[in-house]
Amino acid sequence: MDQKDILVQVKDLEVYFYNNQRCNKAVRGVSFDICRKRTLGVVGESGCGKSVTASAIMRLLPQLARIEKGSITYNSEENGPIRVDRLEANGRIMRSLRGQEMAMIFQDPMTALNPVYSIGFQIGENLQYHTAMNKKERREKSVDLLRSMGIPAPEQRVREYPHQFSGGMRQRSMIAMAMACDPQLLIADEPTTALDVTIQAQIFELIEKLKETRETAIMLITHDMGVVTELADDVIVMYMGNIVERGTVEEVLRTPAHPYTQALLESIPILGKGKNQVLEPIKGSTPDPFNRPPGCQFAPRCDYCHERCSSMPEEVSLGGTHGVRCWKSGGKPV
Ligand SMILES: Nc1ncnc2c1ncn2[C@@H]1O[C@H](COP(=O)(O)OP(=O)(O)OP(=O)(O)O)[C@@H](O)[C@H]1O
Repeated sequence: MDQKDILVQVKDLEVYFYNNQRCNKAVRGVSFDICRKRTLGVVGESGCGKSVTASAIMRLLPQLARIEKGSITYNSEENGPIRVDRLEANGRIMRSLRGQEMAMIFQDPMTALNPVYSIGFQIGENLQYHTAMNKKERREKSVDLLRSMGIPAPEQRVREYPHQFSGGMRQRSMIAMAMACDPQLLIADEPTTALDVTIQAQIFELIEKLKETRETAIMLITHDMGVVTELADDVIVMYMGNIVERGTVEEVLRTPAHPYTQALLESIPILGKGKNQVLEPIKGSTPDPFNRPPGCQFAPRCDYCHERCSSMPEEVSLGGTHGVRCWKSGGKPV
């Protein structure tokens, strides 16, 4: 991958939550790239740090969170590289990037849509902030966006309010809002969790189309390895704040190396294997983030756990872009 293909570069990012003098190291030194025109799947169980990592990229972290170490560099086509780290948090730059160059869609569209404004007004607001379009042009663009997201009768729908839309249409409207200024990066945080399967498939199709037609880079956050298989080009597997495995989807699916990735894959049905296939849930549960085991965080649940797992190994390369942090795969001391 060429340097010019990298849109976002996350380096050694550590994000901590401070609460009642206790510290939750939610993201623990993660590094990865999001490449132009590719979908990066971020997969892992609830609480592993997927959303916090995404919020750090958008610089929309909750109040108790702090970027403790590391940096995020956004390679803007218009403004060149923009680096965000603990010391450098230029609100003005981030405000101009959000919406215009990077946008995010959430699990529950109602958290992002304002119930008292029409859908058209909310899409138009983004255009008003970032473009010189007049009111008529903004209305026309909002109608076009709704149409391109597959919303029927967009001329009428644009005047309606979120409560008049179904769940799937709200999610489509949120994608329309996010795509209003043609951002280069779309972060989709579990965008279909609240939707039924047929609507889920339609939303995924829409996201896929965005990558192809608008060349958007997509960071797709999910706890579902099946979704990653369907949609992503590259994948990072997170567990308790660490990236434990990474690679192209093909590399990771063909030869999953980390016991956690293997367990995730064993817990999803495989097409063509027949209805008698046995799905293995991952035994145990994630540790208390305020009282973590030393070393590899997966060790207490791992069948291959060994004395050396009380320290965390460095990532080892398995060829190509495939990397893993596990002693079993030849991990080296950090
Ligand atoms: N607003 C917050 N205040 C305190 N701790 C938080 C907050 N948001 C997240 N955390 C903590 O940060 C860690 C990572 O959470 P995060 O939301 O990134 O997980 P996730 O992988 O996205 O999970 P989910 O799939 O459930 O959204 C967790 O230990 C969580 O408890």
